[in-house]
Amino acid sequence: MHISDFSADIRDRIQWTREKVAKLHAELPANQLVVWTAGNVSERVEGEDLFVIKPSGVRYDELEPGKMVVCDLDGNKIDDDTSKGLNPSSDTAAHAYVYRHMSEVGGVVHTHSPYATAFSAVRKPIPCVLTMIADEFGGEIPVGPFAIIGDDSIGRGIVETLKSSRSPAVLMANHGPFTVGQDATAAVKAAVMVEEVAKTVAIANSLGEVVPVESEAIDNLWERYQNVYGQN
Ligand SMILES: O=C(CO)[C@@H](O)[C@H](O)COP(=O)(O)O
Repeated sequence: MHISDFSADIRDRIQWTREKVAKLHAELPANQLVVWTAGNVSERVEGEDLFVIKPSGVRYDELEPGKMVVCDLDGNKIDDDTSKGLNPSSDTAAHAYVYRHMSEVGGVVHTHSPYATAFSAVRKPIPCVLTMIADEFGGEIPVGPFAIIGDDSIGRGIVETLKSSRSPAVLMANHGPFTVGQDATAAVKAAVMVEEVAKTVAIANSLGEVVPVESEAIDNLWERYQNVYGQN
């Protein structure tokens, strides 16, 4: 299907999503979550079986809306008016798998942020030892299985792990963090937060034995942060 076959309303939603996803990519280097072309952000096109993701291996300062690739939920690039040679991210199949199996997810992010990725390298979850971890992640941040890049193995590992957790972040073994959210902004926020808490916990580990937050307190903190914190 060519992009011009969609109604004007859907084309508008695709365009807004492209603009948003392009802009959000700038948050990854700005928050020191990626180097060079590592990492990726995607977002569902609201109400459609489509999502927008960055092209593979393109420098962050070149990621303008017109270069954002539009894919169906099988991870196939549609005829989206980008050049034929502009391939979607190498993690497209993983993002597509998440969208197919987690209907509540509207955004997915992957980074190689150094502290979170260090936990991936040693395959250790980030324990819930800070109120910030309870707030955002609702418990420990889990480790997912080792999975090869390119097919839906990573997606299966993300979904398997996150289905049994409140965490919007999973540390894929020997790879790095993948985060999800109701939209791409929420997934980017989770990517920023996972790096921040990974750094603090790594420092804490060098000072002594970390102390877990009690499970009742974790529930209270999570409930408050998810439902009361901020502006309504
Ligand atoms: O983890 C990997 C590859 O090792 C990727 O996530 C890269 O970090 C970004 O790839 P593209 O999105 O540019 O294809």
